[in-house]
Amino acid sequence: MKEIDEFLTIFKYYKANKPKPSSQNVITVEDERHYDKVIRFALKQSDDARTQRLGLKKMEKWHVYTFQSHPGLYLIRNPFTSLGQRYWIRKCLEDYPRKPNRTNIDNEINLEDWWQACYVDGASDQTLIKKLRWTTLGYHHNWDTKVYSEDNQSALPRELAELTDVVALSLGYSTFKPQATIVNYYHMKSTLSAHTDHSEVNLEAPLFSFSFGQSAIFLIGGQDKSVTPTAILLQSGDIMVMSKESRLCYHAVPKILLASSSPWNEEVNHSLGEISASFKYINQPEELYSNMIKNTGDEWNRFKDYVKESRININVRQVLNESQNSLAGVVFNS
Ligand SMILES: O=C(O)CCC(=O)C(=O)O
Ligand SMILES: [Fe+2]
Repeated sequence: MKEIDEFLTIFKYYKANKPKPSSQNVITVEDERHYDKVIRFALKQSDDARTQRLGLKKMEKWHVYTFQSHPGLYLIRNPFTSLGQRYWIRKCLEDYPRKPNRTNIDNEINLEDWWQACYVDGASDQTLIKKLRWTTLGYHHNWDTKVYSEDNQSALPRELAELTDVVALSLGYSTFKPQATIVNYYHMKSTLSAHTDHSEVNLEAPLFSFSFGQSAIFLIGGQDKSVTPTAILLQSGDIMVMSKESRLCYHAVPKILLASSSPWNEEVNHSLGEISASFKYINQPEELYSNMIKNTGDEWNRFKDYVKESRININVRQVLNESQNSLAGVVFNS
């Protein structure tokens, strides 16, 4: 007997505009109506000297949640400062889509620098701006074969590796190694259909997913599509971590919603944090701070315009097993 695709039923429900779907069953972690579905989680450490330099608040201010229906799934509810959000949004637009990283646009046009090409003589090319749907960094995700390969990779940005390391350690994942990243760019009508992320050799390592800009309804179900998925609201600054039993669950984004607030546009107050912090990946931590504080006034305007009607998701994965240094000789299951 063919199993019923419960996932698709719920996906279509939230994707539809008419009738407008109810938000009653969409879990908003801080909403007390959902207190029976959500559990507060105590972090494994009190702070990390690197937090403020990376645009994060001190860990004592973080709110971390787990989900009754999904062991291994964590949501860190916006631990970023306003300037921190701006820093990461800008990285995703100005730096990460640059060559040698890959983007969906490469199949159509050969662009060294997408963001620069979007603004010629001060005018914006809205068609080109809207064209970018993904960028891959580190080991490049191959969208057709779903197989990573040793000769298909670019460097993983050091600041992104550092950020993920801080988050991983806060949850007790001390051996996590960031090796592949997909940045997804969504506009108000974009969706991402049901899938599992199973291309990595190491499926035990958690997956870290950062959201910025407009909000999303995120669906997470079970290891097959017969399981009715749970709907969770992801807002700007939220970090979702898929680990253990949740790592291989079907998930999707059926809907982008206008954010109820714009934390990236809030009052700017950001302190440098501990000067003595030692970094694992970054060689020049001073640059982090100068790049963080420059995102005000005119410098910030183009990025601010972009996120007014877009959502950016960065997801970071470990590809290799603990004992591996490369993919040489690795046979994939497909
Ligand atoms: O946009 C999201 O929140 C999810 C993205 C995702 O699942 C993926 O890139 O594999
Ligand atoms: Fe995914």
